[in-house]
Amino acid sequence: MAGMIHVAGNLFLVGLMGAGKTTVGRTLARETGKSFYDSDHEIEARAGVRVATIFEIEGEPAFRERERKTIAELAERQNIVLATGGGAVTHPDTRRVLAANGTVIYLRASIDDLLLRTQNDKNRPLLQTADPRAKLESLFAQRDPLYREVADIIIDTSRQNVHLLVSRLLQKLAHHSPCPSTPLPGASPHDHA
Ligand SMILES: Nc1ncnc2c1ncn2[C@@H]1O[C@H](COP(=O)(O)OP(=O)(O)OP(=O)(O)O)[C@@H](O)[C@H]1O
Ligand SMILES: O=C(O)C1=C[C@@H](O)[C@@H](O)[C@H](O)C1
Ligand SMILES: [Mg+2]
Repeated sequence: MAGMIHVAGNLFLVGLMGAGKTTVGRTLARETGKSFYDSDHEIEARAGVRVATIFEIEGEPAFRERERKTIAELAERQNIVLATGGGAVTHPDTRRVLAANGTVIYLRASIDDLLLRTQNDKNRPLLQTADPRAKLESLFAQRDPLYREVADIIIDTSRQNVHLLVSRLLQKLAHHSPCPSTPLPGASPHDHA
């Protein structure tokens, strides 16, 4: 396709609910010619019900287990963009799988923006509470260190339309050289220079 931008490998998007993982992920996939997946949508397709229903019937721990398995399978594919669920990084196995199989991008946004972007959508069970702002603040406090731990690239999404954001992201990706985290046994230091 004309004008397609070459970026090597898998791209994994992490961040809180409303950060834009699904929206940005779709555009990023289109512009890089990669296949797009969304772990929440994949879990829903496999279960045949919405995420909110899985939370209601099976509870959050069972959802997390479905999420862990789904992401482990998706991450084995080649040349994909994967939007992960907002809580996926809470599982240490998932953090390892993401770090080992692609470039991880943390989409960061202010609590005000996250609130605005999630307020009309009822399919986020964790935000169906009397005080969604307090919930987002506590999730941010718990998860910001985990998103940072796993991220290769951190990008602020506040007050940016999705197209501008994706162009900035593509620039950052062009400057980011994917580098295996562990050298192969016996490799000389120059092999990874
Ligand atoms: N940079 C942005 N500027 C303005 N609006 C945005 C931006 N990114 C996303 N949005 C809007 O915010 C809403 C939530 O975005 P999206 O569903 O992509 O978030 P998400 O990170 O996938 O959330 P979840 O973890 O709940 O799946 C959507 O309506 C989307 O159009
Ligand atoms: O932040 C979270 O814990 C969640 C985010 C969504 O993507 C869904 O995976 C689900 O609503 C839970
Ligand atoms: Mg999403």
